[in-house]
Amino acid sequence: MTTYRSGFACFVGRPNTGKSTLTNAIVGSKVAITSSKPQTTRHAIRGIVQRPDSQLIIVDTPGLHRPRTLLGQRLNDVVRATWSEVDVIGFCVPANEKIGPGDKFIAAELVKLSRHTPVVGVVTKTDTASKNQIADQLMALQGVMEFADLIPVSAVDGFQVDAVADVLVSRLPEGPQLYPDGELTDEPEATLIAELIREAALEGVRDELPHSIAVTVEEILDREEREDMLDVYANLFVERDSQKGIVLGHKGERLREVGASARRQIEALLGSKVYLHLHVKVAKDWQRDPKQLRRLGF
Ligand SMILES: Nc1nc2c(ncn2[C@@H]2O[C@H](COP(=O)(O)OP(=O)(O)OP(=O)(O)O)[C@@H](O)[C@H]2O)c(=O)[nH]1
Repeated sequence: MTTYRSGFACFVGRPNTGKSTLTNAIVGSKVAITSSKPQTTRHAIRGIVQRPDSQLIIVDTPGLHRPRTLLGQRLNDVVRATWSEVDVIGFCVPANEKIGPGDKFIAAELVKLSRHTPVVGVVTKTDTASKNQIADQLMALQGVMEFADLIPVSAVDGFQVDAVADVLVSRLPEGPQLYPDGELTDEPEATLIAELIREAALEGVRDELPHSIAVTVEEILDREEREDMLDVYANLFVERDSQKGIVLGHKGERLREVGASARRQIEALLGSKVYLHLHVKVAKDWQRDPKQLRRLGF
């Protein structure tokens, strides 16, 4: 009889090392938010990999970084809290970038944890490097700390995606299924919806407002006269009046496009027609104000 294993895993690494993309590839459904710019994953969103002999729950964390604002400090606290709660950690380093001080900064934290929690070295984005470069990167990574396992993967061309899941599962404790069948994420719907709107709003203006947008979902209501329609009320917060103009666009055209794009994704998520009521508000310097941060869910 095979033993059933269940538990939690997370991927850590510098921003932009492919953690969210790998999580999505393993889970096979879009639950975490990916972006070409760093530090967009603000919530520990879990994807669940359900297999006959195991249940692997992946917690996606933001990248650890040197904090400059209160939000930065909070993000690092979230990262550390997550690390100490999981059963196995995947440390992601891309195949096409030299291992640098940022990676070593993270490795120093992981060494402390590795006495209790197995750490797997993951060389990501192998599609961007030659076989030799990948081999060199695996060697270099091995020099940084001692790993429970070491594995190369590409989330883009699918190379070894299942193998990464196998390795993580092999490090989980024996235990029963923790979540019921068919459940992909235990994040409240409102959080996922807020992330989808935020992602749509950042599309095309990431360089101008990378960290200045926050989204709250105020209400999700069934429409009385129509069973197949939900009304979603959301607020999009920017830090300054000047940013409001960027988000709105000429005569509000940009905001309408953002709303349409987010609505399509929310409809796919909820399996229902959605009317999205999206309002732009200015919350002055919300990243630096503890009260505002709490209100915005940080
Ligand atoms: N070529 C290639 N690109 C990848 C791969 N995985 C991720 N990327 C790209 O790398 C960038 C960063 O990927 P993310 O998954 O957002 O990285 P992350 O580590 O979660 O980033 P943060 O949320 O900022 O910590 C995106 O532009 C991805 O498309 C891969 O396997 N191959």
